[in-house]
Amino acid sequence: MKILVTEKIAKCGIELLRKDFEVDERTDLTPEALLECIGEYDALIVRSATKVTAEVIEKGVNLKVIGRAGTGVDNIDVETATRKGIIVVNTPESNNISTAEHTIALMLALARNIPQAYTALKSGKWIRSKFKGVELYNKTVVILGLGRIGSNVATRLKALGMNVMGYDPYITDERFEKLGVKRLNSIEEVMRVADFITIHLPKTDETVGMIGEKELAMAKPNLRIINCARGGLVDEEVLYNALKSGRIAGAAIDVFEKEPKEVPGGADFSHKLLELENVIFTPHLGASTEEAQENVGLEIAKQVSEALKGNIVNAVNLHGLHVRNIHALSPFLKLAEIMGRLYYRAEKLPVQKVEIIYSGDIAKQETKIITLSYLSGLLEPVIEERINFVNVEMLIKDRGIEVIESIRSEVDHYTNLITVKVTNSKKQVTFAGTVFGKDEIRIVNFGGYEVDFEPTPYMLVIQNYDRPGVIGKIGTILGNENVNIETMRVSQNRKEGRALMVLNVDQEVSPQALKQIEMLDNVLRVSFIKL
Ligand SMILES: NC(=O)C1=CN([C@@H]2O[C@H](COP(=O)(O)OP(=O)(O)OC[C@H]3O[C@@H](n4cnc5c(N)ncnc54)[C@H](O)[C@@H]3O)[C@@H](O)[C@H]2O)C=CC1
Ligand SMILES: O=C(O)C(=O)COP(=O)(O)O
Repeated sequence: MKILVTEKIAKCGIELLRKDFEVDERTDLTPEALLECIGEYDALIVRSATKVTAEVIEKGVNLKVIGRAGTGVDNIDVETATRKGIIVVNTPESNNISTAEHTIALMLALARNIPQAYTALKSGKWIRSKFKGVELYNKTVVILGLGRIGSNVATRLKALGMNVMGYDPYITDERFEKLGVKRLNSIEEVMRVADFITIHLPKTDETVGMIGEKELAMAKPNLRIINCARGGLVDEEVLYNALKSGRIAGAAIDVFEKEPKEVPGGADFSHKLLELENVIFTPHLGASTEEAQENVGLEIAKQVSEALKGNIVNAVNLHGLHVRNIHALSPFLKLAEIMGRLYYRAEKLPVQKVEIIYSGDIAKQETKIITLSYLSGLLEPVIEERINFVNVEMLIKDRGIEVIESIRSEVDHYTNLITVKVTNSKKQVTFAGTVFGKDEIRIVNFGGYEVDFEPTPYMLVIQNYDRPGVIGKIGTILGNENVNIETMRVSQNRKEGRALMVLNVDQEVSPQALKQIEMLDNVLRVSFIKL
């Protein structure tokens, strides 16, 4: 398998990938060149400068994984990747300390005019009066977004004696208390109290332009803003005007709305904000430390490698899947997938609702992934595109299928049992399965009949009136076709006088033979199941 790396990542990461894969490092690719070559690759690794657009993903016909060597995935069209079943992985734990430290560095540099003073001195001018700064001590700083980086910034700013407050509606009061940060409940409140604001939000529809004209109009004149998160979270035009007119005191900016990709000798860059004396800048250096890049490079290599090998990783688009012991679950994943495939092999009507009930030991495990496995199996016979844990929920939703998952701790005969009730426009069809011992998979209910069979690659499921002679005639038809019956189980429904036969056979059964069986007296339905 082939991996394309379009931005510089640590050597240790590249070396790890090369153990199992072919790796092309092509940091010079233009967007057009990327579109031309992406079709050859199974995985793509980027940092923040490569735009992984819907077009790149469409052309990436072999892509299975997109690795973001870093945190923010706003340069990747995650929705399109998800629809295509492409796993998106990132390394959010690996560069947060570096970014928090860069934030502190920028905040101190801004407060003390260090870059401006340095530039003056470098040009031969000894100026002190112009560069009088302010202390951080006792000032109120508001952290927007108390996630990984925001909370690391909080502990560091407390050590500097600042009055630390935070705005993050998605974080619990307990977390605020633990960090010793005072909770603010609205952006208006933030603007009224802050001497400093430091931004650590993801770039989403909700956060873009979070600080705009209305907000800056409420700010104290001594406000200084630090943005080490993403360009555009503070409206750049509004910020420019507020800084130029002296409405606020200063800004330190590591990130811009439009950033170029570095080229040898440096990429050309110009921006209105660069004209102002009360703004300091770095070219997106938050994660650029030796340590962070080692961590990020190695971590992304591990994640991409695992994902390419088909193992579950903590991906951006594997929503809520945090599977601790995937190996213990693997027989259940297989069972669920097979149970999923049974429905459309036995029934024709489209599914409207799926109810999955986990009972016994399995109910104590992380069942969400088992449900996804079931749903992948369910859609597999009716969808041509790739289905996997990444896109199955989206595909199920597109088809309007309702999914209900429930858990029961009590069990009757089995230590663990997965029961699925599938509803279509006419009826509800039940299937159930279990795992004996370590990995012996059994289907124990098929369409309401209590059975006990091991799913094998070729199976014949026949529903008939429970009369003598039927089994013999079926045996003869299969014998004439040279089909060997490996095992046969019969389950009777005495009340209705019907029976269900499951035959594990050694090969495919021809449509003609299936027709002959169907035509036999007392045979109600025949399904050939190929797993
Ligand atoms: N400058 C650089 O080189 C780097 C920048 N970053 C950027 O830093 C930012 C933060 O990264 P992390 O701390 O890892 O993210 P995170 O996901 O751990 O934290 C983000 C926090 O923002 C909060 N949040 C989300 N929407 C919000 C809203 N509308 N209002 C208030 N709070 C909201 C979330 O609840 C969360 O606690 C990201 O934009 C990331 O891309 C990350 C690494 C390096
Ligand atoms: O990890 C992030 O979100 C960053 O912004 C770091 O970007 P970079 O990998 O240095 O281009």
